[in-house]
Amino acid sequence: MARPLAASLLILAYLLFCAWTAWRHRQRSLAARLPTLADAQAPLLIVYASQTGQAEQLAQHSADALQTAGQAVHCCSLDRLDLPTLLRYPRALFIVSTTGEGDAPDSAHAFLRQAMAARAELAGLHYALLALGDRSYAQFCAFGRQLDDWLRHSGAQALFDTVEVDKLDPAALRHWQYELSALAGGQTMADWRTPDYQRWQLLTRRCLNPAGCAAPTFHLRLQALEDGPSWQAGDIAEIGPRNAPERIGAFLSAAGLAAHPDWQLALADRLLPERADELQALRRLSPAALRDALPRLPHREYSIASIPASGALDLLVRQTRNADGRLGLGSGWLTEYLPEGAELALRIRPNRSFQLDANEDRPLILIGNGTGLASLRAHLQARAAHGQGRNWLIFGERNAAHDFYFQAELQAWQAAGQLSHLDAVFSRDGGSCRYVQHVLQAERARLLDWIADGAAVYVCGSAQGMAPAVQAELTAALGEEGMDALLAAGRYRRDVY
Ligand SMILES: Cc1cc2nc3c(=O)[nH]c(=O)nc-3n(C[C@H](O)[C@H](O)[C@H](O)COP(=O)(O)O)c2cc1C
Repeated sequence: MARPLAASLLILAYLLFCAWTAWRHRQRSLAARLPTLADAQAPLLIVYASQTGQAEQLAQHSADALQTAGQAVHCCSLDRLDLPTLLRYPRALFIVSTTGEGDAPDSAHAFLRQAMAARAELAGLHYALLALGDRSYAQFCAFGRQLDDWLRHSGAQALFDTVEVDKLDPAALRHWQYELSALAGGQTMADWRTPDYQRWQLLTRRCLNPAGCAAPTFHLRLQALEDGPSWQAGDIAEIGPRNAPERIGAFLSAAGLAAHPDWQLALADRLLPERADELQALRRLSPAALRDALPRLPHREYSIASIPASGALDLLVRQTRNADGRLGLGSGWLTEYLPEGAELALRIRPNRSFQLDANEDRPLILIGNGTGLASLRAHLQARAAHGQGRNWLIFGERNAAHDFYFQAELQAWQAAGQLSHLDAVFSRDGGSCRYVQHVLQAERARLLDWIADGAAVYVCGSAQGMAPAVQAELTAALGEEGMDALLAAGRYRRDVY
């Protein structure tokens, strides 16, 4: 009796062991195939493909900046990467150049041949891409674009739109850095290269939704105090923010220094709490030496909401608050502390991928939510100035009663034939059509008509939620091939954040 029992127990133990091994194997392969964003502590992979060293150097800068912000990173050249390794990371940044006549750098060839030869299974990978190139070559950023295509078609999700860099353009690199700081949870990162700001003045500031449930949103009008700066619809204003007085006061009292105008001035545009560990050393410095010792605050970016012919540079700024309740660095400065009539530092960044083509006669479908309306309004002003009235605006916000920014102006354009269709939808007012993508769904026949007529689609606003939902709806209407064709013809443009 004892021997059959022992044998049965042995068999049972063996079966249990087999089941456990199979379960472990499945868990491991699932973990390898399905990386998740949930673990923010997971190291971020930075991959570079460089021919003459610039992409490699920028990869190193990016790695240093993210590490300083507390984000663990692993950095490697593309020739050290294979598909199984890539699959182990939930997030990856690619920094790649183009060489020859639209060719990939040598270090990319093995990956091109082995991994990129076919569509891969990359659902679950979130990526961002910095493509280096030179517009004087016929195939600008060709390898970056090829890599982006492959990642997208393999199901990987872009964390933000690809940043294409012409001849190491400092503005494009600052934009990349701006995106990195958002990726690191909005950590303050000093600019690698400080912009050459120009002197501007705040003319007026008006809250557009004083009683609404959305965060206060302001219309600011600015004017240049020096000659020169001009811009096109679609461009970005980079603002050199300053510290709020309360922030300086808190820092000075923590440092054991009496609040003094000289110190206030020295610290106005410099980094503060992040350097708290250096308080002891800073206490011995004079205001001027302190100013030199601290890096500048990073810039903040806002879409420009007007064209130069309107007589002012308009911004639409939503006031944001950090988790601790303090006002956001840039929006707090612009919406609360900067007095009307005061001076500010501003630089214009041409945003070529969101500008209109010169004298573009084609119909335009403009889609945006919240402050994304800013650059769409600039486009509408430019179109009105050129007498081009085939425009369709789809705008989304929370409440019609409070958040229909520029309502009178938009309706006047519509009445004057400058805006063929104005679809404003509001998510908190009930009804079935609550978000911009619902309009695309409800108006699919019109969408297809406009696209067949050569319309271009411009999308501006939230990168989370709105932009992917709009893209999904466009893809449902046009099919994957239709979307690829729209993209290739430069008729699908996005400026999402
Ligand atoms: C020989 C040569 C060929 C290039 N060909 C292209 C090209 O076809 N398209 C492009 O956008 N840039 C081209 N570039 C520009 C590079 O992509 C750009 O200078 C980049 O910053 C170089 O980065 P790297 O040092 O990491 O390779 C070329 C540069 C060189 C030196």
